[in-house]
Amino acid sequence: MSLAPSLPELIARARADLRMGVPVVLRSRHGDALVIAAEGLSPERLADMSALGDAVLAITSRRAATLNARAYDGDVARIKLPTAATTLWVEAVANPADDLTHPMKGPFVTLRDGDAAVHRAAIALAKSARLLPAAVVVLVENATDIAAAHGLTALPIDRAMPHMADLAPLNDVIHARVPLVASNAGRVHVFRPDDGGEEHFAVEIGRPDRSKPVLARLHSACFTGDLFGSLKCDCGPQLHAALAQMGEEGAGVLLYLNQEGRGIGHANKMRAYSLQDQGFDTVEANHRLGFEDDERDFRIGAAILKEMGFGAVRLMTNNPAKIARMQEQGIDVTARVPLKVGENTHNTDYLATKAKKSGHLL
Ligand SMILES: Nc1nc2c(ncn2[C@@H]2O[C@H](COP(=O)(O)OP(=O)(O)OP(=O)(O)O)[C@@H](O)[C@H]2O)c(=O)[nH]1
Ligand SMILES: [Zn+2]
Repeated sequence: MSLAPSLPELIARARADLRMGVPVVLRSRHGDALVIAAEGLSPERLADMSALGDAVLAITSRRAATLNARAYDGDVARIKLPTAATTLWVEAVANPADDLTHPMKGPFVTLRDGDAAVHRAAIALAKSARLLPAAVVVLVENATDIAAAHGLTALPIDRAMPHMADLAPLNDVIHARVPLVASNAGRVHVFRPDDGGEEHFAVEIGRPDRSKPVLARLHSACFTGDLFGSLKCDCGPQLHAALAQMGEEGAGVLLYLNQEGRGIGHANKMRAYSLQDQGFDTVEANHRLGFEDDERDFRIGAAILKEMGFGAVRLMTNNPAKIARMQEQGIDVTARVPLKVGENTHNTDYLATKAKKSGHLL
């Protein structure tokens, strides 16, 4: 029978449940757990979860470093919930918004024994749901009964996590002609991943010759810069300058990758902006939230280029990491085309930090 959800479909379901604040059951060979995202946790659900066993807050080692909490599990730390912990406590550990005004006192009791596989999976799911990377985890014996009794999604993580690490196949759903300011000969393609993740777009200008390196731009979505004209970054001007240059040359391809905020999502990018108003730079803000500097998966961009028949590109970028990621994925970057536009008084520090910490070329 093919009616039951496949593993990638179960992952998508678990991700959606966590985003809604619904708990999921994660099963592993080391034991099973009930898991709920820290973000949006209700007092009732925290109480019901805590009644089933000792609750732990799983956070990333990046967030743990800010809190001066020990992380014994490499990239993950398991913090024991104090008996009287409320949702406000969980929120304060997971979310750095009030770190400066109400510093968390600790000391935090971090678990060292036992296995952290379900905790790591919980954080990976929270990240892919574009939530704060933190989840409340309670190890349980009777996971199957709990899932059945409450209609919860149960995910076997030993088999599911490799799927999460794999790049989901991308389907070219539809493409249609869209005349653009930059070129009358515009064509927009919609790519939909098999895993229920966000759709990505490709804007093809003219009819680029597939046997030659194509002028290409991998643009990461930035709703503030692309749509609202935010001056905090250079994304909007870069988007329009790239399309304009492709229009002038009569051919090119711009991928519009839905990797908002370097892959951390809309809400988390706004949280990062709020931290930047407290004096942290773009990289420090990501770390305080518990993210790496850059959480984007550039395999998506490479896969779309290949799907469209492009094997070699003249890449419009100032980011050497993007060039390296493309080469690793078998896309030949024959030239880098600098894209230096949109500098203003509000983004000079942002651009300087990217040059200093992320190796962007000036
Ligand atoms: N997390 C986070 N993301 C940001 C911030 N400012 C912009 N972004 C996101 O960063 C992405 C653009 O990344 P950039 O580093 O400017 O550009 P790049 O694409 O790596 O490099 P270029 O090809 O040279 O433009 C978009 O997804 C933006 O939403 C910020 O302060 N924090
Ligand atoms: Zn931007």
